[in-house]
Amino acid sequence: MISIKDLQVSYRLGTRTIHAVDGVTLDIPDGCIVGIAGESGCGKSTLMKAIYGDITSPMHLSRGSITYGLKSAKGRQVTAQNIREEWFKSISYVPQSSMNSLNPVIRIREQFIDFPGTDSNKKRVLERARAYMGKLGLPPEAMDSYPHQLSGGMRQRMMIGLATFFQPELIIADEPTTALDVVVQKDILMLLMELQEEMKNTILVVSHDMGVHYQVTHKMLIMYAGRVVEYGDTDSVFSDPQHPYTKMLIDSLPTIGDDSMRGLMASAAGASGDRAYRVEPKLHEVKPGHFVAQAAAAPAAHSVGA
Ligand SMILES: Nc1ncnc2c1ncn2[C@@H]1O[C@H](COP(=O)(O)OP(=O)(O)OP(=O)(O)O)[C@@H](O)[C@H]1O
Repeated sequence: MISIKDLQVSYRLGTRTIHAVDGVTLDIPDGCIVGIAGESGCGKSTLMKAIYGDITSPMHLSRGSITYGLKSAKGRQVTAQNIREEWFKSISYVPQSSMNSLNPVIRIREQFIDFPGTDSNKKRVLERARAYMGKLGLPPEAMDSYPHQLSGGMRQRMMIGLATFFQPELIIADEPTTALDVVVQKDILMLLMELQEEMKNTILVVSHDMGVHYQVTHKMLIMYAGRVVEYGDTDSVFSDPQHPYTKMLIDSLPTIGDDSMRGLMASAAGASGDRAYRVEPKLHEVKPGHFVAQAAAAPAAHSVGA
């Protein structure tokens, strides 16, 4: 389990400081897919980077803590201090536009061998990697290609392969399907779901597409202006959204008989339009496992601080 307590992550810009994540308290259980949605700039990537331990200037952790219920292969407790040593071992990150992160002038097999965590027996690593990539639906020769020789979908599959090769307990996928066509998007998401079912690890998926969240995730985290407005089981959040912002995101999805297709790719980007919400950092449990920010809590709710 990952336990986040009163987390504030900020960017220093000259004399100005932006609190991109502001007072987030959250428990993420093991073995589930958690979807993160919210409009552009609400702090999703910043929260993901903080969880991944990728905190570099001008970003800094100004308050709060993250504890990881993760152990390294050697049985050492993973902490915010040593997490970098676990990158691509017990924790992986598939960044935005990750399919463009492959070095264009180096064959994929070489990039794989140089990957952090691969053992020194290159032949053995390559054999295992080829077998694994085959399992992910990539032809054997894909490993011998240069990135530009593969389609966007194949490159993204390759990135997901690299991120999952060591069976990390936690995978963070920041908009893993952006820039892919709808059919390939579906394939990639299905792949992530299958891998999660097999590995029983935790996957955090950032997406603007509420349809993706509905199909893929077990839990939903809705963010607004650096804060969590709602968090709970996906079924509960979609069937009984509590916060007006969550309601509006879900309303943008098409319903049966809605032929306008307005929400087919329901985008959370800028979805709040002219409306602005004031979100309190404290969450209330409105029903078991379903939390909502104070301003929109039902009167009978009891405060648990998430
Ligand atoms: N390197 C940076 N320097 C300064 N400010 C930043 C930096 N990265 C992000 N921010 C600011 O932090 C806030 C949150 O950004 P973040 O990228 O986390 O949002 P996001 O929800 O992931 O957005 P998107 O959906 O567009 O990726 C925004 O106001 C953004 O401008």
